[in-house]
Amino acid sequence: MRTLELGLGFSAARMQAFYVLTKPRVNALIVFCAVIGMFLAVPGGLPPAATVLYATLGIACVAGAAAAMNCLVEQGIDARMARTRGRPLPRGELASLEVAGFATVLGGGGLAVLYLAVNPLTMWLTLATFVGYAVVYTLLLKPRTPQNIVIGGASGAMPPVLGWAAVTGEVSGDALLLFLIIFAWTPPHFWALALYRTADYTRAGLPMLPVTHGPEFTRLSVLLYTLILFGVTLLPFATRMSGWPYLIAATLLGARFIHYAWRLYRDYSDTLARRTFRFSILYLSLLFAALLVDHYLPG
Ligand code: HEM
Ligand SMILES: CC(C)=CCC/C(C)=C/CC/C(C)=C/COP(=O)(O)OP(=O)(O)O
Repeated sequence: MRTLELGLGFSAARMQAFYVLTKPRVNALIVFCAVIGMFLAVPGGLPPAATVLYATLGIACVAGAAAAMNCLVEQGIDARMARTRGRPLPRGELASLEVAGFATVLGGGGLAVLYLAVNPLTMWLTLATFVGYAVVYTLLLKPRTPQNIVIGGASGAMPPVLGWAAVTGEVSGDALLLFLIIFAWTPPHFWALALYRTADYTRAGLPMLPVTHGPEFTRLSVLLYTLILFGVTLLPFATRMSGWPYLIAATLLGARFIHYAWRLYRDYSDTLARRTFRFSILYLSLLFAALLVDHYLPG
């Protein structure tokens, strides 16, 4: 295919490479959870459209910048793993300096939108989330401890809190419940993948749980965190933040996730681990969709 040269070194292929750096599929779900936080923050009504628009744009830009920074810092590691060696930096499609510039402009722009068009609290919380992922998780925890994703998961769990803060200007107990759900979800989400990608992580020298503690302990950990997750997902109903429709959805989805985790524990295969990982994404998407639907159902 002929690339469209636009001058200044921009081409369709390079634009595509910058887009890939922002990990668009992961961030689509992150932004989805933030948007749901915005809607849940308003009892029985709709949040202002301009706030939703600007907050979504700002959070998406900062999340994209965080992903690009992660790709920049980890280009050496990414080159050693089969799953990530096709990324733009290891392939030499982009230079480090360009990526640093891209992340700075994207992240700075996102923060400016949040500060000017949403509110300062949301900007500061989003900045803290960026630092949590790009610095604390990527630089400090990931190369050091198998608890990296448990602690680092705190920044991945922030989006609904950011959405809530954008609309209300504060962080409430309900927003913290949404945080807890993603926080408890992250370990089974990631360790399911790490189980069938252990060779990658060993080669890259990263101390992920299956590398340091073996597959059996990791499978047990997936099962235990999935049970904790199930308990946590009951809290919105217990606190009357959500009603019966949510409870039914959370129970059905939770039962399915526990079933996956149980089978993974008892009768492991890479195929099952891959399916469990894929299900974890569907699970979180549907659970948050259920929170939203429940919020607007009459009664
Ligand atoms: C520290 C926390 C997390 C870790 C370590 C983690 C790890 C991963 C990894 C390694 C992948 C595979 C990516 C790839 O192959 O390109 C992945 C995929 C994914 N993650 Fe996570 N994740 C975390 C948090 C989250 C959060 C908070 C969300 C959303 C709320 C999320 C949503 C997704 C989605 C949607 C995918 C699938 C991407 C695709 O289909 O290409 N993750 N995650
Ligand atoms: C709103 C905002 C600033 C959000 C930032 C937080 C954020 C982007 C969390 C996503 C978590 C994520 C992409 C983990 C991938 O793990 P990894 O980096 O270990 O995966 P990899 O091996 O694929 O690079």
